[in-house]
Amino acid sequence: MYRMAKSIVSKKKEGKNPIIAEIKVFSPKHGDLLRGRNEIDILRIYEEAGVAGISYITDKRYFRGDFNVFKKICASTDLPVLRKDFITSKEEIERTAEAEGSAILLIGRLLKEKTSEFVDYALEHELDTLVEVHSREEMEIAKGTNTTMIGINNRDISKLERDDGNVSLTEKLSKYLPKGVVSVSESGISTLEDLKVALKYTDAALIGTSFMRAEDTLNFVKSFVDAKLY
Ligand SMILES: O=C(O)c1ccccc1NCC(=O)[C@H](O)[C@H](O)COP(=O)(O)O
Repeated sequence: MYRMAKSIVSKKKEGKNPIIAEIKVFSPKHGDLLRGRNEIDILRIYEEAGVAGISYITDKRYFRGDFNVFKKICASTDLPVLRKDFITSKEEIERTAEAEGSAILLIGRLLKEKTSEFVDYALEHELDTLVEVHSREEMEIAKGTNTTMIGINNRDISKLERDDGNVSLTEKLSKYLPKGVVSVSESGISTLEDLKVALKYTDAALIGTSFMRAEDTLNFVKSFVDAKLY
């Protein structure tokens, strides 16, 4: 376990809800999410709200991310930062570690039989690995690796966010999660009711769009971190 997984575990011990908050600049469905703010402004709000970690998408094509912004975020915070992208080369793992990222997304559906090798390579670079699953088959791929974290993506990434995502997928797939791995429910979480379901079945929730679209971001995010769900 490295920094991201440890931060989730310690938030839980503190009695706070472990949230990975995404600095998301663009959504294929909703368009621009920054609305004139910059990424570091959002980072400071997330820090103040007490989140467990930060996520940033570096993919340019669909999500308008920028690797230099990722580097800047990593250099500007003590929180662990997850890099989300469609990683298919080991050089990208090296770049993520060099940028002082703390965790990297690895998609089993994309990497297939190479998933395990990529996980081990990232772990050698002291990165937590978030292996993402959206089906039972993908869960089996993830379980065949040494990953420190498994993410259940409530959306089907191949639909590029044209689907709304349903947290009921977390409930459905969580029964196949292995012991000893930090689990995350990702995407489509926009209400405290969604969060309640997500955290009933996994250790942490990864949230982007609803935080970025909130009118009062600080109080909205805080309400997720501090909510007494049970
Ligand atoms: O999840 C992926 O496979 C992925 C890979 C590369 C770029 C983006 C990807 N997914 C989108 C997201 O990461 C979501 O923005 C994130 O899970 C937050 O979801 P939401 O709260 O619904 O914005």
